[in-house]
Order: sequence, then C-alpha cells, then structure tokens
Amino acid sequence: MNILSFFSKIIFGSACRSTLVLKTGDTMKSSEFPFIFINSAMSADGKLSTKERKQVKISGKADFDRVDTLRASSDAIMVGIGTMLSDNPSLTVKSEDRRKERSAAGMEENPVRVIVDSQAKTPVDADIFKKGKGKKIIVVSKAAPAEKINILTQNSETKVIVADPAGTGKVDLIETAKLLRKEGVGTLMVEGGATLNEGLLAAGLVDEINIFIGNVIVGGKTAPTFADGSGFTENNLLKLELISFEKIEDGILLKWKVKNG
Ligand SMILES: NC(=O)C1=CN([C@@H]2O[C@H](COP(=O)(O)OP(=O)(O)OC[C@H]3O[C@@H](n4cnc5c(N)ncnc54)[C@H](O)[C@@H]3O)[C@@H](O)[C@H]2O)C=CC1
Ligand SMILES: Nc1nc(O)c(N)c(N[C@@H]2O[C@H](COP(=O)(O)O)[C@@H](O)[C@H]2O)n1
Repeated sequence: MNILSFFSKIIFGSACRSTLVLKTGDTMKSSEFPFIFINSAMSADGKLSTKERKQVKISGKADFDRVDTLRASSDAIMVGIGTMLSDNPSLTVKSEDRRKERSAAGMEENPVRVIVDSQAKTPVDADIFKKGKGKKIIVVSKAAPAEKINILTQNSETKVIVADPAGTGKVDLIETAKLLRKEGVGTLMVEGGATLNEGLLAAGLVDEINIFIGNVIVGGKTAPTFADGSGFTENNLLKLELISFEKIEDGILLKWKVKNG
C-alpha cells in the first residue's frame, strides 16, 4: 500500500476513490476526474473571512493540524485567484514529519499547488513560489495575456495550463479537473474561496465537503460565505448526506458527501 492509499483509507475510508469508476453520492463519477473534496473553515455565522476579505483565524491548533494531515494526503491543493490575492497562502505541508513521509514514499514534499486564475493574475512573487518545494499549476483561460504566462513559466516548477475549450475567457472547471487527472492528480483538496467552492459544486465536481465551524462571529452582509457565486435555485438545491460530526476544541467539524445528480 503506498502512502496515498494509506492516508486515504484513514481519512476518507471507503469513500476515497482515485482511479476507478467512482460512486459519488447517488451518481457515478468517471475515472477521468480526481476525487475532489473541499475543506473550509467558517465562522458560526457562515463566513469565510471579513467583509474586507481579510483572512481570519477560525481554526485552532488541532484543526490546523487536521488540515495539514489532509494536505499531506492529497496529490494537489487548489485555491481561486481571489484567495491567492487576498491571503497569499503558501499551501505547504507544515509538519516536517509529514513532508518526510511523503518524500519517503517517493512523492514531492508538498502537493501540487493549483491556482484557478483566468487572467493569469498570480503575482510572480507569491508565497507559493517562495515557500516550499514542489510543482505549481496555474490554470488560465484563453484570455490570459501571453507575456504573463511567459513570466510565470520562467519558474521551472511552474506549469500553466489552459482550460477554456469554449473560449469564454473564464476557466472551465470540468476541463480543469480532467486535465489535473491527466497530470496524475488522484485526490484534489480545495481550500476555497467562496466563489471557487460554488463553481465546483455547481459543476457537480465535488465528492465531499469538510466544514470546520469555529467559535467566532464575523458578520457583514458582503463577507464571503462558504459558497457565493450565483447560487442554486429554490427547486434545485444541492443535497448533502451527513457523514460525521466531531467536536474539535471549541468548534465542530462536519463531513458531508455531496449527492450529485
Ligand atoms: N476560511 C477558509 O477556509 C477560507 C477562506 N477564504 C477566503 O475567501 C475569500 C476569497 O474568496 P473569493 O473572493 O470568492 O475568491 P476565490 O478564491 O473563490 O477565487 C474566485 C476567482 O477565481 C476565478 N475563477 C476563474 N474561473 C472560475 C470558475 N470557473 N469558477 C469560479 N471562480 C473562477 C475568478 O476570478 C473568481 O473571481 C478570501 O477572503 C479568503 O480569505 C479562502 C479560502 C479558505
Ligand atoms: N482551515 C483553515 N482555518 C482557518 O482558520 C483559515 N483561516 C484557513 N485559511 C486557509 O488557509 C490558507 C493559508 O494557508 P497557508 O497557511 O499559507 O499555507 C488560506 O489561504 C485559506 O485557504 N483555513
């Protein structure tokens, strides 16, 4: 058993599928897609950050450690350009032991870091390029400026992929998932933000959701929530099945399976 299936069995149990035809909720998801799960931390009132889009500490030490285990067990971590520009995350595995376990299993210390970035706005001095070794993939649309793509690919660990078959100028998330699977991504962890979460959910790509609800209220009607974007209609709400709930420090972790279809 390699480290991925080892971690996967612990974390996802029998729900983890990467290369087989996958049973996802009530529908079949084919092997051309990775297993995709979202992990988010939200306030008790459902916010991901403040109305100024400033990152807030919702998780405590134990939850950040759980998130680190998930990162270490994933082939790739994805965020949207909104999160990149507001948080400048490094998206690295923080525990040295877990990085060593990955290396011992023949993997990069860090999962592939993936940014959904239609216009290639990722700053060349972003922390993903400065902190931690490992591959980075910037997913762009056909509207992304060639000169910006050239600058980003000067970093030898960075690959830019175009996922915009219809030429809409916006990254197509279904195409992105297929391309990532072809890049060898079996398990994709999504760490937001609000718009990307909704886009992936609306596209029917998400298998599972982990939401840690912390003991803070953020408030503000324009503060990002777990899923923003255009939202679902009254008669077409996305249905979930509760897998588990667990108290972690002063918060609660909810795990849901998404019932696609
Ligand atoms: N508490 C938590 O767990 C987390 C909180 N956040 C917070 O979320 C906020 C960022 O969220 P957002 O502004 O909504 O940005 P986001 O990170 O969801 O990125 C959205 C952007 O991605 C691009 N994009 C390209 N193609 C897309 C597609 N097909 N579907 C969706 N997006 C596409 C668009 O430019 C879009 O505006 C920040 O304030 C950040 O602090 C972010 C991650 C985790
Ligand atoms: N799990 C979790 N709990 C919180 O309280 C958070 N604020 C976040 N934020 C996410 O973590 C990213 C930062 O990652 P690095 O520490 O820079 O590696 C941030 O961008 C959010 O995605 N997550």
